Amino acid sequence: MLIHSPYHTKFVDTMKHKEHQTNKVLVSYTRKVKKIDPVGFFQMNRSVYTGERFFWQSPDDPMTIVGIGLLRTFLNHRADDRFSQIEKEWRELLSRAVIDNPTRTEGTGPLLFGGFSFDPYSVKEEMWQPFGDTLFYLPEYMLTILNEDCYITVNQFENSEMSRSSNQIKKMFDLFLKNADSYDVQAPSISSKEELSVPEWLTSVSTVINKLKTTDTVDKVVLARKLKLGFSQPVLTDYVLKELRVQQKNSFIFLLETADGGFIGASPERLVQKKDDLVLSTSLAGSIGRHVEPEEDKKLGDWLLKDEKNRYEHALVVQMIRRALQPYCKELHIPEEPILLKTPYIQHLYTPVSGTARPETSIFHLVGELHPTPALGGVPTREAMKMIRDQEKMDRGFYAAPVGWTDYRGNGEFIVAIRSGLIKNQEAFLYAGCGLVADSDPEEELKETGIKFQPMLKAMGGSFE
Ligand SMILES: C=C(O[C@H]1C=CC=C(C(=O)O)[C@@H]1O)C(=O)O
Ligand SMILES: [Mg+2]
Repeated sequence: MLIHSPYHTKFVDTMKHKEHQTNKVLVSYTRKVKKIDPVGFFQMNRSVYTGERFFWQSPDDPMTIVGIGLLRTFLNHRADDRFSQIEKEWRELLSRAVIDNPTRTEGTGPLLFGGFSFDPYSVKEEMWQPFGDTLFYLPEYMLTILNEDCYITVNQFENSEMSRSSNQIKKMFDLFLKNADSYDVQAPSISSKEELSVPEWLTSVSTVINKLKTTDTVDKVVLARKLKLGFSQPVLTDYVLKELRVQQKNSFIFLLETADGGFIGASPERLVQKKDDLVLSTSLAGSIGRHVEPEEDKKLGDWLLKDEKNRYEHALVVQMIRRALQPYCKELHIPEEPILLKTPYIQHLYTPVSGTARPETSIFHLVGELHPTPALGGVPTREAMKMIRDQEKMDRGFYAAPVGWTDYRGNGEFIVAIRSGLIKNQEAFLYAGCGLVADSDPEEELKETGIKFQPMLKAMGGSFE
């Protein structure tokens, strides 16, 4: 593992402290337990664990995973082979692990949660430094909820005070579970809201559209922009998380904490799910707003389903996912026509993709093949990424990048981290992008990205006019 740390935060110190334990044997103990409130679990011993937590919830609540305490952090900067690198480190650790998990449930036992930067070749902004290009957490304590069933996993490195006996670990978590009640935290109060360089962004959008119109080297480019919020006090991730869970039920809710905040969002877009050899992916691209009147809302959706520009924007994503997955799947099922996926502020063209993976295909490998899809990057990928680097004039960090989890059995799920923001003390940076094709109109795209800021803004107590 590689740590470059020009920044001396508590977070990095914590990681170094844990680092000497890398050669030790991982001991993991999982049991089914009585029902536990996931937010209560997340908030347990908050003064100790803030900055060392993660939260994951897939839509409609069938799967929730909450981790507190960092047993080990996997942090990497600028690795060309970052997807295979993390897999190698993970497998090495697991090859020496002692795992006591009588359940067959995915998402239990030793598990990594984290993600990757959007573009390891972008110029890093200071605020994204602690994330590197790969950041994964192995938690000390983890709650998994699948349907109504709850499981607790405790991970420790074997040391002189602790034997491999599961009794001892069990005692630890019995003690730990005594006070798993959620409590309310203070709502953040927004003191400033600044859309960063809108005129400059519109110029970039026009430049890209012009290029799309006049050359045949590039067909689609996704450009994003940033909104900066200031608050009168440090923002508590607990609050934003609770709001997103209530407001964005059709989306994947994720939070990866750091010492001074965290990366959080509610993404409707799965990149890949792997359960045994079943693979799911999603093409989600092409957008229109919502209307309060059901009839008008339906009209908007019907328009979107027929609109040529949006259908093209969408079709390029389907095409790329098909090409990326075909070599790794025995079967691949992709419907001919997209359907609509509606979240509270926006509706999208949506094509679900399913397949059966060939043996030896790992989830990290699939993530590496799929990222970035043209819902976040463009077509062809290389040219689009170059244009994003030249025209966007910001570092996306983990925005629009793969974020998710994998368990020790190789199951897992990654989303593309859109509708997201980085919380850093009394500031938050929200991100939103749009797929540009030759027929795009800059003002319409500005409006579309405005809508895409809404879920995070609303969860932070604001709105977008
Ligand atoms: C890049 C984003 O959305 C993508 C996902 C769905 C629809 C999109 C669109 O219609 O442009 C984008 O490709 C974002 O929300 O920041
Ligand atoms: Mg669009």
